[in-house]
Amino acid sequence: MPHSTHIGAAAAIQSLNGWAAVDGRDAIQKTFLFADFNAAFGFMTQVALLAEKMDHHPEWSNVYNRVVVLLTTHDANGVTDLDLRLAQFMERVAGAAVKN
Ligand SMILES: C[C@H](O)[C@H](O)[C@H]1CNC2=NC(N)=NC(=O)C2=N1
Repeated sequence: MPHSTHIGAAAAIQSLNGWAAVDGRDAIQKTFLFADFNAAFGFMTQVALLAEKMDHHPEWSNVYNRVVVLLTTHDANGVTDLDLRLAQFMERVAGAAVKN
């Protein structure tokens, strides 16, 4: 298990853009909307490479141009610095591709 520091959903949300709390779980979620499937899957591919390097993986799903992401650290039962780092990377990668 990678070392992580617990932050909590509320604090993480404050330092991010467009992320929301999740009912009944210390987790954060966001829906990314892209121009098309190609852009959505390109985003997922870039994030997947970092996630694997970090050994820290999102819970996510994709339908066409939409990617729904939930971040939490299973080993810590809550939101940690690892989730914050992954969320910040997602923001950077999604960039101007996000429509909403
Ligand atoms: C054994 C391996 O390090 C763990 O299972 C990793 C893999 N990816 C993970 N991803 C997330 N989001 N939380 C974890 O606790 C986690 N643990």
